[in-house]
Amino acid sequence: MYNIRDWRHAFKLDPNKEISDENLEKLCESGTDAIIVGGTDGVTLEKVLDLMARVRRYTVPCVLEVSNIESITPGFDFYFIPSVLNSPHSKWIIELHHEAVKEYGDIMNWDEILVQGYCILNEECKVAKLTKAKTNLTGEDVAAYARIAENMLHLPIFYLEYSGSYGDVQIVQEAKEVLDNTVLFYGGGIANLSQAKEMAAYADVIVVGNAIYRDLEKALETVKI
Ligand SMILES: CC(C)=CCC/C(C)=C/CC/C(C)=C/CC/C(C)=C/CC/C(C)=C/CC/C(C)=C/CC/C(C)=C/COP(=O)(O)OP(=O)(O)O
Ligand SMILES: O=P(O)(O)OC[C@@H](O)CO
Ligand SMILES: [Mg+2]
Repeated sequence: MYNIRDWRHAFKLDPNKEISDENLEKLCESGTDAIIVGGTDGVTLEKVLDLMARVRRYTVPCVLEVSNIESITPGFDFYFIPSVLNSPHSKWIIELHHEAVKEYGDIMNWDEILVQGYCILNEECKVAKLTKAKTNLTGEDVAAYARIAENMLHLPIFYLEYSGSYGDVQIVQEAKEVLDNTVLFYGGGIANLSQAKEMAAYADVIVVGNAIYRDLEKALETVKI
């Protein structure tokens, strides 16, 4: 499954959180379409390398969602690059990216790099605070960001991020309705199969993060969407 258009489900592992070998095996062998390695804070090269090496024991595609330049390393199948469309600060939209491409441009394999247009909607989450994202958005606002992602920026991924809280299904539906080519990712607060199914009715790919660390067995059930 090396084409994101074929994906329906991904687990997001936070390098800043502990996971046992036994639990990691369950996740990697669960039937999920990908393991995404990413988090907002405490993401170091050492922790990313450790998690990558452990996930690499399995055949599941392994993606680094880049959150800082210092922790980028070769060895992943894909690199997801967030650009926070609803941040008022160019740093999180384009500037860090410019810095990184200046450093790595000569060795970058663009076929492995997929830019994600992020729209962050939970004002309490760490990434909203970090990027000062404007989270007070209507469905119409979100659909406009989705249209920009697809038709103006031609991004492969539009990511509705409710990290830490379960989102508004109506908003996910409104975003999906305006997208034809860009793949819609939804992440946030999915803790069980029924929530996974509800979001997967509109999102192309659902991402399950925190539930892994709270109730692994319930998190594993979400692959059955
Ligand atoms: C050497 C080598 C192999 C090079 C490969 C080439 C390569 C991949 C080059 C990279 C090029 C590039 C353009 C990099 C971008 C650099 C960069 C730092 C961009 C900024 C990204 C960004 C906007 C970060 C902000 C934070 C963010 C959006 C993180 C995404 C993950 C996320 C939202 C996690 C959720 O947070 P979490 O910690 O789980 O929150 P909770 O604790 O509340 O759950
Ligand atoms: O951790 P949760 O709330 O599941 O969110 C998943 C992912 O969207 C976080 O970036
Ligand atoms: Mg998390």
